[in-house]
Amino acid sequence: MAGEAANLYVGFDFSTQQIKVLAIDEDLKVIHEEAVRFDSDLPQYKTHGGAHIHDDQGTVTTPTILWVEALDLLLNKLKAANFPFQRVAAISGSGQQHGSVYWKQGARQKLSGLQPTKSFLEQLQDAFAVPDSPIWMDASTTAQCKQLENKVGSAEKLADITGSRAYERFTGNQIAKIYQQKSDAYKNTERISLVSSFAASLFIGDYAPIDDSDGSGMNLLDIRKRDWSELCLDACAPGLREKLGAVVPSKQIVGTVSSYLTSRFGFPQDCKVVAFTGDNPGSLAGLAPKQGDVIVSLGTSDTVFLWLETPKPQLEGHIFANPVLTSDYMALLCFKNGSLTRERIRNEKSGGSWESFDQQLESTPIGNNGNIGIYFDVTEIQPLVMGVFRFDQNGQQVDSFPDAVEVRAVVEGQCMSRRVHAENLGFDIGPKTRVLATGGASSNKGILQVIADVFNGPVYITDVANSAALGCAYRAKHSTLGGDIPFSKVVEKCSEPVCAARPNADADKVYTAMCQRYRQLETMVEKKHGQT
Ligand SMILES: Nc1ncnc2c1ncn2[C@@H]1O[C@H](COP(=O)(O)OP(=O)(O)O)[C@@H](O)[C@H]1O
Ligand SMILES: O=C(CO)[C@@H](O)[C@H](O)COP(=O)(O)O
Repeated sequence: MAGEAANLYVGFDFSTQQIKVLAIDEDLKVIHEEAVRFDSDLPQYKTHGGAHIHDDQGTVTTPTILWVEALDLLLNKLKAANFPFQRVAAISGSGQQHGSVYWKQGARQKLSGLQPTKSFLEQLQDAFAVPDSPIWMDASTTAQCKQLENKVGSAEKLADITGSRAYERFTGNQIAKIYQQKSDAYKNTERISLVSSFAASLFIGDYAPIDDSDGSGMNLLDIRKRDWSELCLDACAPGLREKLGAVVPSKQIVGTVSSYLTSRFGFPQDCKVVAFTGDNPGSLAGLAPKQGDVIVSLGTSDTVFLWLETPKPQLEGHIFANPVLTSDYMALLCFKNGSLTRERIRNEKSGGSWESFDQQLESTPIGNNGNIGIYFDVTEIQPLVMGVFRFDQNGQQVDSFPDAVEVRAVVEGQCMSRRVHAENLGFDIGPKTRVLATGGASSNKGILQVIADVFNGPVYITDVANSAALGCAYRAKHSTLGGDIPFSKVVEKCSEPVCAARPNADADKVYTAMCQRYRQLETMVEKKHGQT
C-alpha cells in the first residue's frame, strides 16, 4: 500500500524544449509533475524551441550550460513545492536523442567534488570543451555521413551493424565533424555523453555510461552485440572508445545520487539512479504497448515507432535496442517538421490560437478538396529537403492556400508523410491497429482525428501526455525490483489508454488515393530539391 512514507520513483525528461519531471508512488499514481521551459524560463539563452539555428541553416545547437541551469531551476521548483525528496527510492530519465555533450579534461573531478552550498551552474560553467551541444535537429554533417558509409563499406553495411544508415543528426557524424573542425576541443574532451547520459552524470556526480537503447542513435553501436563497433569508431574519430566509456543495458543501475544532491535537496543516500535513455525509448516504456500497437509521438519532432523482436535494418528508419527488454528492439521513424511547423502555421493562419486552428481544421473537408501541402521549414530527415511546397487538386504547384486550407494541408501533409514512410518500413497499420498518441500535440483532438483518418485506425491516448518521463519512472521501479521480473508485471496497474478518435467512414478511400499522390509529389520534390 502506498502510504504517506511509501517509496516514490522519479522520471526526468531532458527533451528539446524543456526538462520535465514526474514522480509516481508504488501504485504508479502520478503524485507530482513539474517542468522548466527553456525559451520562457531561461530567456537569457535566446533559444527558439530550445535551440539555436545557425546562419548556415544546417547547424543546430543548444548551449550545454542551459541544461545545467535548467536542472538547478527544476530542482529548486520541486523544493519550493515541498516535494518529498527523502521518499525517492530511485530515479531515471531520458533525453532528446543524438545530442552530445563534450566534458573538458578535469570535468570528472569537478562533478565529483561539487559543493552543496553552490548551484550546478556556478560550479560547471567551465566544464565543457564544446560549449554548444549539437542536437538532433542538426543537418550539417552530410560530408561526415558519406565518409562513414564509405569507410564502413556501404550504407547497407552501416545499417546492418548499427541499425541505421548514416544520418546527419546521429552522434558519430557529429563527433566526426567536431574532430575535423575543432580538433583542439576534441583533444581537450575527457568524455563525450549523450544528453541522456549527461543528465544521469549530473545526478550521480560522475560520468554515467551510455545505455544501449539511446546509444543505438549514434551510428557507432553494434546493435546486436550491444557494444561499440570498432569499425565505426575508427571511421569517426581517434580514441573514441575511451571518450565514450562503456555501454550498459538501459535497465542497469548506474549509481546512487551524489552526496551533493543528498545534502542540497535531501535525496536519501541510497537513492538509486537507473541509466537514462532516449526520449523515444522512454516513451516506449511509458506507453507499455501491446503487440501490434504503433506509437505516434507528437513532441517537438514527430516520431512513429513500435516494439520489435527481430531487427531488420533498412535504408530508411532506425532500429534501436529495446530499453525495457534487453533481447528485443524498437523500430523508429523521426520527422523534424513536427510541432514547430504546426505552431508556425497556427501563428500565421489561426491568430496564434489552437482553438481557432481546430475550428479551421473542422471547417475543411477530409482530403482538403485535393489540395496537398509539404511543409519542411527545416531540412527534413526523409527526404533531405527544405522548403514549402503546395499543390492544388490538379497537381499544379501554387504559392498559397486560403487560411483554413493551409491549416488542414499542414496536418494532412504531415500525417500522410508519416503513413507513407511507415509503409516503406513495413509497419502494418490498419483498422485493427491501436495507434497510441503521445507528446504535447496529442492533447489536440483535431490533429488526433486526422491521424485516425489518414492511418485508418483508432487513436488512443493515456492520461499522462509526458510518456517519456513516466516511462522512466516505471523503469526506475523495474530496476529497483531487480530488473529481472517482466516489465509488464511492473506496469500492470497503469491505466489503459482510451480511444480518442476513430476513422470516419469515407476516410480510407480518400486517403488511400491521397497518399499515393503524396508519395509521387514528395518524390518529385526530393528529385528537384533534395540535398544529397
Ligand atoms: N493544443 C495543442 N495543439 C497542438 N499542439 C500542441 C498543443 N499543445 C502543445 N502543443 C505542442 O506540443 C509541443 C511540445 O510538446 P512536448 O512533447 O512537450 O515537446 P518536447 O518533449 O519535445 O519538449 C509544442 O511545440 C506545441 O506546439
Ligand atoms: O531525433 C529524434 C529521434 O530519432 C527526436 O525524436 C529527438 O529524440 C527529439 O525528441 P522530442 O524532443 O521531439 O521528443
